[in-house]
Amino acid sequence: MALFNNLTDKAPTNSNNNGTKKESTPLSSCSSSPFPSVSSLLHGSPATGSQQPNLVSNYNPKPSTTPNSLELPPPAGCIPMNLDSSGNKRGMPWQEQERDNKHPRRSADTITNGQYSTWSIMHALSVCVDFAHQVSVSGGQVTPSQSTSTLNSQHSTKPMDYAKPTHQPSSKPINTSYTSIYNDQVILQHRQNRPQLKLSDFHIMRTLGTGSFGRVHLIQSRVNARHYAMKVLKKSEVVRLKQVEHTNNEKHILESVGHPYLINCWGTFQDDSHLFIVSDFVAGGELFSVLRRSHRFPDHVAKFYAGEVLLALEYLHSKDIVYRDLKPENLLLDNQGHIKIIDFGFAKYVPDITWTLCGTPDYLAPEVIQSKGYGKAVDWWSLGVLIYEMLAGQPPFYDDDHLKLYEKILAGKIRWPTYFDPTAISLLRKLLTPDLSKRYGNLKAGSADIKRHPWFEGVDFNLLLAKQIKAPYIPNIRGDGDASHFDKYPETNEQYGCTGINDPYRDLFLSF
Ligand SMILES: Nc1ncnc2c1ncn2[C@@H]1O[C@H](COP(=O)(O)OP(=O)(O)OP(=O)(O)O)[C@@H](O)[C@H]1O
Repeated sequence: MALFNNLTDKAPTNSNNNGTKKESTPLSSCSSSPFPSVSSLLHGSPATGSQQPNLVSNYNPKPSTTPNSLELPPPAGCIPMNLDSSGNKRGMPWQEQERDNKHPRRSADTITNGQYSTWSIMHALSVCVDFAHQVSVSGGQVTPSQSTSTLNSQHSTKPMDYAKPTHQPSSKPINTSYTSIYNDQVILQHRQNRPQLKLSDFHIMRTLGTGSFGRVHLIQSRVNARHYAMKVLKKSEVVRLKQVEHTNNEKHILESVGHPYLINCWGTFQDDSHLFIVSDFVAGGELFSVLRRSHRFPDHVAKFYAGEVLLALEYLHSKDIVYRDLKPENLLLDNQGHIKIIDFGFAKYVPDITWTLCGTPDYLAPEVIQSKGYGKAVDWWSLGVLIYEMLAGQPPFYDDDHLKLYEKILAGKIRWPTYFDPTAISLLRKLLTPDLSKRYGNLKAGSADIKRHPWFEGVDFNLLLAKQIKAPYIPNIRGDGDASHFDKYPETNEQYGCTGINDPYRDLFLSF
């Protein structure tokens, strides 16, 4: 229970002025269940007073007093948001951009048994949603964009070289059979020959991040001196939070995938109290941090990241894996600025449909909220939310109150900023549709519909897959193990490595 006690470091930079974590409640301070009862969702929890229902995490709209919110320089490769495509000033410069505390880092959560179905709560609230109507109201003002930057845009001065029209729009048919353009067998075979890792192989260093279910450390190998990331999950918390199946899923899926834009897992092991997952250390930090600092991305920058995410989702879906937790917090940038998707805690092998209500509220597809059976299409909805958030700086649906947020998602009314490119709006309408028979990615042509949409015109997905397209922002990494792109977190003096004492949960995690 001391996972988050005995703090030895300063408060995390993502804390509010009370020093409390904004995005999630530390596990050690949770009461018996992290999930609200139906009545607390409806009426507010007597124990928490005026707090918002905390199905997953709360937005904290308080202004930042974060001491170092301005410390990091603007990402070298992104266009400062105060400049338009001609270099004219149009707003706050990077350096003056406060961290956006209206949209702090979000945590994911799950309700495994469906008993707190939000849809039933919606019914209890007499919120009736007419889906035929939704589609017709999901409009809004569409004004031709002032900023028409695309991959072929004029944003070609350094460091946006990747935006130069070096690649002609592909006239080749887009390959929908993922296995024919990418073969992961070499990686997977190589992985089978790896030696079993153990805790003593590593020197444990600072915390890189914390989540709902664990903590991630920077570690250094005593064998080859290289740095890695190690996710540590406390077994008793995993059990208490009913994440046993999800945690085993995470391990198995991480071990069964190999893709340029997915985190590479090196192995797992356990002691009496903890589970450990060792993966590559991805040094460039979270896309979330870059996005909040830049407020929003130009069209072509969003397109680059969206394209890489699309390729990763396409790969996962080709293996019948649904990811279920897409958000900028789970997208790290490698040394070259390319995406790595992390956190497979909710990824699941789903050849057909599944039912678990889980994910991150802003990114939940309507069919998840409704407790309908759902499938891979939820990831395409989330891609739509991600693209919107990258372009607008905020998700299409948000509310501090999660019930209201879910109402908004179900109502489907989206505001389209005037600076959105019309082709972006067109694609987003096709992703953010509750109608599964119309949602792009979920139709007969699969992800090819998204790839050949005009918003992606000019993107050669084969070059993108081969990492042949230069990233818009290349993080400044000062050597292996440089963790300066990550916020500081309070450290723990939790003891790792105890074995042979008492482990009531070993049978639950036999594969670790
Ligand atoms: N391989 C990695 N390299 C560098 N940092 C990492 C790595 N994996 C995770 N992190 C950092 O640790 C944080 C938490 O990791 P992760 O999302 O896997 O934990 P979690 O407990 O599942 O979180 P959540 O509550 O969002 O589900 C990440 O947001 C990221 O900042």
